[in-house]
Amino acid sequence: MQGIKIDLESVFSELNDTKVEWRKISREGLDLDYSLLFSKRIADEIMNQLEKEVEYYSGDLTKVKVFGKLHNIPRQQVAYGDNGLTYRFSGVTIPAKPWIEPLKIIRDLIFRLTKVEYNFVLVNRYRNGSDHIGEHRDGESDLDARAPIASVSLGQQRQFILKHADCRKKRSAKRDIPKVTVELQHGSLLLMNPPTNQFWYHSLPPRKNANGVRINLTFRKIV
Ligand SMILES: O=C(O)CCC(=O)C(=O)O
Ligand SMILES: [Fe+2]
Repeated sequence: MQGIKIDLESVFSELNDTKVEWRKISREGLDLDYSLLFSKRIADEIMNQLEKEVEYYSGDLTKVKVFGKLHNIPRQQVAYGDNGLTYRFSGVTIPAKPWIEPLKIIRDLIFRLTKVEYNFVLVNRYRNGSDHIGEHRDGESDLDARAPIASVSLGQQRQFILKHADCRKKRSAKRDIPKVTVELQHGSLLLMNPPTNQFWYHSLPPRKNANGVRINLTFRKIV
């Protein structure tokens, strides 16, 4: 079948700002905005196009360093961004590839909603329900602390779990702050606003019964 090209104008016209409905999720030190931004039709088109055009890292860039040892990451990953940008993640430095059209389109659309000029996007691809990302905060030192991280989800719906730094581990919990679970739907946008990343850890745990492919894009502003 001939691939469907995403037409920027048609995406924008379906998304005149007044129609975007946000759900605010707030807790102590946590501030999220969630929206089911794309219709199924548009989300399917974006997903198809990303599946064709995104080229994931191979070799050493598929590994992370944990306590000095390299491990395979349990998902596929690649970064795109402005010329020369790199991003440090779990002991490896990730060079950004030059922007490709579908990622530029989404970047520009999110700019219209947030007025943030994102210069970098990390693409994570979860091949099945076993692929996951462990509890972490996003590397504050390289990131503009005032800009939200904008997370676009496509494909298999998965649970995104946030835990406050004071009660990550049950045994050593200093306080009793319930975790927050967000269902990340196909075509959704989640804004993680400051100071969320300072106080809350997030993860996407394995889900054996959610076995389809999922692509996540986290747009970031690197300084
Ligand atoms: O896949 C997701 O929804 C989250 C990815 C993430 O947390 C990250 O790349 O830092
Ligand atoms: Fe993250």
